[in-house]
Amino acid sequence: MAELVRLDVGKVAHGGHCVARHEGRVVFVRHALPGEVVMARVTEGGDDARMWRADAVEVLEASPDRVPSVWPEAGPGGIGGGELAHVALPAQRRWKLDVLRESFERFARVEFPGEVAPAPGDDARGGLRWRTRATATAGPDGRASMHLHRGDGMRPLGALPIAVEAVERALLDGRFPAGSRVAAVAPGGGEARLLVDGRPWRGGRADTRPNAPRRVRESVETPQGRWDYQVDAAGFWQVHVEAPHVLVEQVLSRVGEADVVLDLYAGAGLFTVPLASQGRSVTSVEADAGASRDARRNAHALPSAGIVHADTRRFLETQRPTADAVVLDPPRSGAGARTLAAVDATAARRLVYVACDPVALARDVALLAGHGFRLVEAQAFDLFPMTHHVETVATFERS
Ligand SMILES: C[S@@+](CC[C@H](N)C(=O)[O-])C[C@H]1O[C@@H](n2cnc3c(N)ncnc32)[C@H](O)[C@@H]1O
Repeated sequence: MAELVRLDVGKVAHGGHCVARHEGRVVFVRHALPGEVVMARVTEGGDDARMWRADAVEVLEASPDRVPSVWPEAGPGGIGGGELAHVALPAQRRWKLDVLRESFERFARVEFPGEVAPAPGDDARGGLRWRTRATATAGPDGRASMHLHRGDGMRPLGALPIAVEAVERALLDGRFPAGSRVAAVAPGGGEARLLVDGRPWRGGRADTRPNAPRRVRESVETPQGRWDYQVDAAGFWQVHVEAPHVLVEQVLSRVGEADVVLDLYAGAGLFTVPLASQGRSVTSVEADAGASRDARRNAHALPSAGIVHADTRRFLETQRPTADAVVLDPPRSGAGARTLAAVDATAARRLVYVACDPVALARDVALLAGHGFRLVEAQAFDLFPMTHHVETVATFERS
């Protein structure tokens, strides 16, 4: 296997890399930009492999979109989670738009109709200090460490500039039992709380008090209103400090006049609570027991909210609910054919799809078209600066 290769870097591809060619094979190269010429270290692939992976380690001809990395630890050979830290912020959004456009063209055969907008405040923060949650593993010396991208090794964290300062400090300053899983959570970007192997941790030791708090308080404020939540510190909550506000505003403005709404993959009720507080009848479906418990608690004062702890597809197939509108926020893999067939059976005329993966979304756009759901609007938000991830909200209507 060639160790170092000279590459003319081509267009971006899904997954945080660009495409290049070397001696007839495709090379997915990270830490590069389209149009650059780089020396790259091959990280995966042998002489017989038709596809290689590589990290750009020297830039021979730089793109005008290149900036000095804001997080060198996430650079070539480093930890994962900051693969676009060498790209100017506006170019990161163009990168994600290119991936969305290509995914839609390839898998849905329709044009992606939107843009990629920044989250409020991200330009002023330089795309940093947005993560309210982060996890690490304690190394042998007790320091919070992160896995190397596609490698076996781990490296002690020296900085975590994409996290809010409280999360970075909690992880960097703490010392934890070797091998333990450390989660830092700063609700609303404020004070940080720690969980070590899922248990509360305070003042440098396990907080063994029977009433040691496990839940954190979050609130969401949009032009349509303000809502309060409590969520398990280890449970799912949108990770960008602005994401809950941005997404709730989008969902509320897109469901239209629908009286009966199904909120599928509902988590702790981020959308259920505002939708039900507007007087709509909302059925909130979530498979994780802890998140479903949180949703029940968050919606307890809302008589028009029904909380269901179930697998989405199984619930739809067995209960056969009907609805005016469906809100769908599936995990990265998307909803898939059988679930979307079951969504079709709800007779909903409108669907609001919140997606964190462009390819999975594009595949589901194609499946939905087969059920008569036409994509009428989509808008993406850069809720994961310095990474290749992007969040998209799409509205479909039954033709
Ligand atoms: C991307 S999160 C969205 C949660 C919520 N809408 C929010 O924004 O806070 C996806 C949620 O789907 C849940 N989930 C994953 N697979 C599921 C399934 N098959 N049925 C129901 N819920 C599922 C996860 O536990 C997670 O809470």
